[in-house]
Amino acid sequence: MVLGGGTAGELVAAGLARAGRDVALVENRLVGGESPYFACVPSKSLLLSARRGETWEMALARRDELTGRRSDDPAVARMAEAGVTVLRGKGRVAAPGRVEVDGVEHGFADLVVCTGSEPVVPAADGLADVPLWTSDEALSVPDLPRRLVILGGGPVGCELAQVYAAFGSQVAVVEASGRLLPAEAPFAGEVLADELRRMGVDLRLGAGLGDIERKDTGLRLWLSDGGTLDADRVLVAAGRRPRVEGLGLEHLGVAVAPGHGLPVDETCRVPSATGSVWAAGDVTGVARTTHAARYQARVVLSNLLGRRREADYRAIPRVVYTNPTVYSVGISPRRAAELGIDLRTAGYDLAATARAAVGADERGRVELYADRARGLLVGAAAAGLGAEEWMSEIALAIRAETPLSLLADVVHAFPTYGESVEAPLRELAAACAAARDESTREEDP
Ligand SMILES: Cc1cc2nc3c(=O)[nH]c(=O)nc-3n(C[C@H](O)[C@H](O)[C@H](O)COP(=O)(O)OP(=O)(O)OC[C@H]3O[C@@H](n4cnc5c(N)ncnc54)[C@H](O)[C@@H]3O)c2cc1C
Ligand SMILES: NC(=O)c1ccc[n+]([C@@H]2O[C@H](COP(=O)([O-])OP(=O)(O)OC[C@H]3O[C@@H](n4cnc5c(N)ncnc54)[C@H](O)[C@@H]3O)[C@@H](O)[C@H]2O)c1
Repeated sequence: MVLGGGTAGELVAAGLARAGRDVALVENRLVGGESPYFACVPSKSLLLSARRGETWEMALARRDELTGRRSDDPAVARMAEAGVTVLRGKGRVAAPGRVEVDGVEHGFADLVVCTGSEPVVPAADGLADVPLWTSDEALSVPDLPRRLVILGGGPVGCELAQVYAAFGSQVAVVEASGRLLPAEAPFAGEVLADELRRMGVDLRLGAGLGDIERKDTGLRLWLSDGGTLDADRVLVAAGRRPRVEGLGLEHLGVAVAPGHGLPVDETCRVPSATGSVWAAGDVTGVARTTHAARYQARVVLSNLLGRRREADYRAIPRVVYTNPTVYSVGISPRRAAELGIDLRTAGYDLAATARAAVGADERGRVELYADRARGLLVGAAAAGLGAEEWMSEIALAIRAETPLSLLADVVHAFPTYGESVEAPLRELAAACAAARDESTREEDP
């Protein structure tokens, strides 16, 4: 029994059915989940249309074509072809071994929870009384608001600010932290802030929403820093939380904490008092991207088919597909500080590459982070055109724990942005070798 038919649920269900298992997939909205209809696909489509300079009408036509006009018929057909029984409706565990879908009970031996996540709406005065957009509406309706205020400057807020500003909306972003993308390396948010400001986006950093009021002329927002903003539409992009409530998991002795992911071990199994319970995707709160959902789904699939597999999250990329792209992988400086890891950082401005000169685009920077104690690359961030592609080798290096001396010996084609990692890798390799020599001398005087 797979609860939730998004990216993770579809992959687990189809894989098990193809292996000859008897599989039911419960879905209460669209088979396929968020990514193809309301998240990754429409947002990347609109960002590309903006980059190409298309009109809003052309961009909408392209978006709606790529999302299949939000019809899940092809996805349902794929499930049928794989041999999966699709049960339409909201599912919840009624008792050990029993799931109820809209009043009808079905039995199960193994349960895989893939119920995804939902947007968080901040508690602010007046917010409950005004019509709000979440990313779902922003990426599926045809409206182009004249004045749009976006609450939150994380990946969703930044991507959508760029989309709407590019097509002519007057956009303001209200971000509670002092910078955009606060979870990532500080320079990344700064590069993006420069670009959004250049496009005319009004950035209100370090400010929260105090109050909101309806006026004849639209909405008036009062911010915690004393500022005000007028808007025709407010888009909430203040984070998402795992969808764990109302699933009846307490019947299986699963510890559910609202706002937190379902706990999973390294095999993606959920500790429970009774039965075989597994989880994959946003509901685990581990990585919250489509590729991570797919990865965890493959781990569950393998374990359910009797081949033990453990997930390794050290090098899952986190990409914001703005122009320029912001790419992060592994440990961020903020996370390193939380974990008490002493990082050695080496960076390079893309402006110093020949590629930037020939492409007439000098924006961006790359930073690589090595764990001083282990002498290994553990994280990286880049802001730059195409970084989602040319930074992949760094993800591999982190995951494979490739020695810095070897990485520093890799040759990149000229002229590419990829060359930008060479100087920082040499710097880190030399520094880590020197630190190793130093500690060897101390141990062996
Ligand atoms: C605006 C936006 C842009 C994004 N862009 C990217 C991107 O470019 N790249 C990327 O990697 N990630 C991106 N993401 C993240 C990505 O969309 C998610 O990580 C991914 O969709 C998670 O897949 P999932 O299977 O865990 O959940 P979902 O796709 O949300 O699927 C969960 C499914 O479970 C169903 N469900 C829930 N509860 C029940 C129930 N009780 N009964 C029956 N069905 C139920 C839901 O209807 C839903 O269909 C983006 C997210 C947003 C919001
Ligand atoms: N390209 C991608 O892979 C991609 C794109 C978009 C989203 N996603 C996924 O979707 C998830 C959700 O993204 P998100 O950007 O909504 O969440 P987020 O948690 O990453 O960012 C939310 C931002 O809103 C701010 N915030 C919270 N409350 C606020 C308030 N009241 N006023 C002002 N600011 C406030 C936070 O400080 C934070 O910077 C992410 O974790 C990400 O993994 C992925």
